[in-house]
Amino acid sequence: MTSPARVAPAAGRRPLFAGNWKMHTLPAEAARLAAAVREGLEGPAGPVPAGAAEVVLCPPFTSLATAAEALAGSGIALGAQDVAWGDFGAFTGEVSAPMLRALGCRYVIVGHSERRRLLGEDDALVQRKLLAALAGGLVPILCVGEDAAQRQEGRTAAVVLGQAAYALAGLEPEEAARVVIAYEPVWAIGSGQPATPADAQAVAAAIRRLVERLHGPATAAAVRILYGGSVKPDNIGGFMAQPDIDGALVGGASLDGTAFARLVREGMAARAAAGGPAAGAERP
Ligand SMILES: O=C[C@H](O)COP(=O)(O)O
Repeated sequence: MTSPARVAPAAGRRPLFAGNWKMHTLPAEAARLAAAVREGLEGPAGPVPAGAAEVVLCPPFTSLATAAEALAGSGIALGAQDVAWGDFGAFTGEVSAPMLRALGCRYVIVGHSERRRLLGEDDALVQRKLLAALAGGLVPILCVGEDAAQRQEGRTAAVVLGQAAYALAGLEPEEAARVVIAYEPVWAIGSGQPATPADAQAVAAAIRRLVERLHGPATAAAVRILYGGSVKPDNIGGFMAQPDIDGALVGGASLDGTAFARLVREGMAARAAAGGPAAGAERP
């Protein structure tokens, strides 16, 4: 997986930084954290240099409402961490796309490895959730990634591309172009041991080539691919300098508002240095 993608005009894709708060924050705490991110992006240091960055915060369901209030009027978007495969019905405990939209969500994470591994979500269920998100007007952030054993067995590409192909194959090209794909090696999540930017780039390029095979070059050029797994303010630059990596899905470092805002700034600075959207662009 070392050959470069043929379609990768990074400058045409808006960088995206998503904070996945996982099962953290009570409602009041979520409001404070969202306000801290907002302050970090809009505050004394001035608006995020490249204003072209898209920033998404994904609190737990129970904190969506207070986070939405704290983000009102800002350019920061709200996302959920999961979505049901149907809209309404007898599905105890589930939360659907229309419900999330009503709370102000624009994004939703689908197929996170913690749900695949701990809650038994398989590719078929992930695909149904992806379809429900798209049909409900949400932008899905589709997570794919290999675990440590699969990596050691040399199966990274097979696993990652298999998960992505299952989820994306049946979509129309314009639907596929809306999907954000997050490459998150399971072994890198919460471990403090991120993938190297070069390895992440190789996988991202392979994902983009897969999208090209499935949906054509225009879709491949448009789809945004994130890296996730132990991303911090101090290492985001290496990932954002890669031509096929358009942002990050961040867990631990998104629980500190100041650090997350710094991560966005560092990421955008690296992207600008690498030739992507530069300072002065429109705010979201
Ligand atoms: O969704 C986020 C990922 O699981 C990454 O988490 P992490 O940044 O704590 O490694």
